[in-house]
Amino acid sequence: MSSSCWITSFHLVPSHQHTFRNVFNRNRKTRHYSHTPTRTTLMACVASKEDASSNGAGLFLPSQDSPTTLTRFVLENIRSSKAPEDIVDLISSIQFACKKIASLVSRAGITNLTGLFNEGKSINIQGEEQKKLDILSNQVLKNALKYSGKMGVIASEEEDVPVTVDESFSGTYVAVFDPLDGSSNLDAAVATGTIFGIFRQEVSCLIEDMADDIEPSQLNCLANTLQPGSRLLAAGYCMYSSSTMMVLSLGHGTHGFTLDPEVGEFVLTHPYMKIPKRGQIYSFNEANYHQWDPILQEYVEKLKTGNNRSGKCYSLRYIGSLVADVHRTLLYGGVFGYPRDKKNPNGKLRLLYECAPMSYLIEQAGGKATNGAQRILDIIPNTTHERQPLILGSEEDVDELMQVYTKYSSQMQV
Ligand SMILES: O=P(O)(O)OC[C@H]1O[C@](O)(COP(=O)(O)O)[C@@H](O)[C@@H]1O
Repeated sequence: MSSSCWITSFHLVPSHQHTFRNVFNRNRKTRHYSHTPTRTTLMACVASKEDASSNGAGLFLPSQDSPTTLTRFVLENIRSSKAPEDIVDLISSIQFACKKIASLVSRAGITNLTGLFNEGKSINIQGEEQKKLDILSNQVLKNALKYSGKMGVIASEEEDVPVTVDESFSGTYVAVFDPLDGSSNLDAAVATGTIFGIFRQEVSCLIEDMADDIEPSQLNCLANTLQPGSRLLAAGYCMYSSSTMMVLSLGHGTHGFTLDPEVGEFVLTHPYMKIPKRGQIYSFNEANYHQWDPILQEYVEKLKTGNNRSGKCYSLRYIGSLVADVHRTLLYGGVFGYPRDKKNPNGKLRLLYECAPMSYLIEQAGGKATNGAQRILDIIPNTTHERQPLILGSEEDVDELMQVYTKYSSQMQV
């Protein structure tokens, strides 16, 4: 094969012929192939390059050989002092737990891990029947965080009250999490996820003026978990779906990592995710339509009819798993919401470990998140399992809804 089949730069992964085609087209000026290159052509190319380079070391495939793993990403952030040193241990323990939960979820049907825990007799503080995997994923995350040696307090959807990590392992960070969000969809193999947030422990161990019936340590835990989302050091979710994805922010943008099952590592695939300024998808549980404020009904009607600022008719997408609905909104734009309604006057989603971490990620990606009156990240929780209405998504979509709400509330005051 003559030297003319040189190509300046490319990713050469046999199954990614289309990648070759893109690179090939881009470099058309360097070569004038007229048909889709076959694997043989590619390997012939490689062979000739190797001979030419006569170093015998073979072609260096940059993207394959030095992928940016999640750990490397976190270490680089620490090196460039964009994150505190301890964050690497915290994120390492969380990524280990998520890999474990991903495997438990993907094999749930085979390992009899579908269905309710304790025949449905186990109810969490929110009155929800706990699934077997709610309990298991909660334990997996708690253990992983405990052994990071950095954790002081843990608050979970599946724990009635925040818990301290025992002395020998305790540190100065607070983790809040929903170990398996959307678990009501699990048995139908619909996407689920883990949501987490990391705060620094703010108050010292004992509080002087203790309330009579609360243990000092409990009061301390409580105080440390009731922090506004604006104080998050890191937040993220791991989605268990057709691929397992971790989306994370350490306060410098939102980044997506895909779990490569071949090497068992989260690899950076979506650096600096930016939510589109405006989308064309709305995502609400419309079964609650008749329970909504008339203002929201009017807004959604306008999205459907195209009688909105974009003049476009929106599509409806609703999976009923917060992680999956937010992930799609982050990538495609538009607006997702679980608003207040007559049934749920404070909405359904929990501020501390659902609304706040998701709002942090959306804002870091250029979007907005509100409860209809206030920026979610400014709200100071009163209780660990407090619920808040949540509307998040593309800046222009959330702005348009906020203007409708403001107009409405000013009319109500007249
Ligand atoms: O079925 P509904 O009322 O639309 O609620 C769906 C919402 O409830 C949730 O399933 C609640 O989460 P949990 O499964 O963690 O309790 C969210 O994932 C989802 O956004």
